[in-house]
Amino acid sequence: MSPELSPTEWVRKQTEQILADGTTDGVGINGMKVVLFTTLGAKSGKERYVPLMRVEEDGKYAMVASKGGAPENPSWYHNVKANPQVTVQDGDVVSVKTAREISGDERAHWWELAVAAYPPYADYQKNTDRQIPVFILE
Ligand SMILES: C[C@H](OP(=O)(O)OC[C@@H](O)[C@@H](O)[C@@H](O)Cn1c2nc(=O)[nH]c(=O)c-2cc2ccc(O)cc21)C(=O)N[C@@H](CCC(=O)N[C@@H](CCC(=O)O)C(=O)O)C(=O)O
Repeated sequence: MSPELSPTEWVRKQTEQILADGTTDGVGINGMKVVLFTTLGAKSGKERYVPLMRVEEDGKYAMVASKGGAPENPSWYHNVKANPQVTVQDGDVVSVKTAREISGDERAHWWELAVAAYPPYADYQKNTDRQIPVFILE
C-alpha cells in the first residue's frame, strides 16, 4: 500500500514529480529546496506524503508546521505527535528519523535556520498568533 498523496492539487503534483524523478532535486518553491516526509495518520493509520521546505543542519531536519500561517496546525502535526517515526527523502537519499517537538532556545536556533532557508516563514508567523510548531528529526 503506497502512502496517500495530498488532497491539495499543487502539493500532490510536486509529490508526484518527486516520486517520478526519484529525487526532490527537481522540485522547489522559488528555487528553495523541498524535502519529502512520510507521516503515519494519527486516526487513519494511513501513511501520508508531506513535502515541506528543506531545513537541515548536521544531518538533522526540521518540520515546520506553518501551513501558510493558517490559524490551525496542519493535520500532519497531529500525525507526527502521535507517530514520531518519520521517513525523510532529501534528494534521492531516504532515511527514517524520530521527530520531537522543540521549544525555547533550541526552537529559536532552528527557527533562525528555517527563516534563512525559507524567508516567508517569518511572514506566516506574523499572520497568526498560533506559535508555529517546529519538530526536529534525528
Ligand atoms: C490538506 C491536508 O494537509 P495537512 O496535513 O493539513 O498539511 C497541509 C500542508 O502543511 C501540507 O500540504 C504541506 O505538504 C504543504 N507544504 C508545506 N506545509 C507546511 O506546513 N510547511 C512547509 O514548509 C511546507 C512546504 C511545502 C513545500 C512543497 C509542497 O508541495 C508543500 C509544502 C491533508 O493532507 N489532509 C488529508 C489528511 C489529513 C490527515 O493527515 N489526517 C490524519 C488525522 C489527523 C488528525 O489527527 O487530526 C489521519 O490520517 O489520521 C485529508 O484531509 O484527507
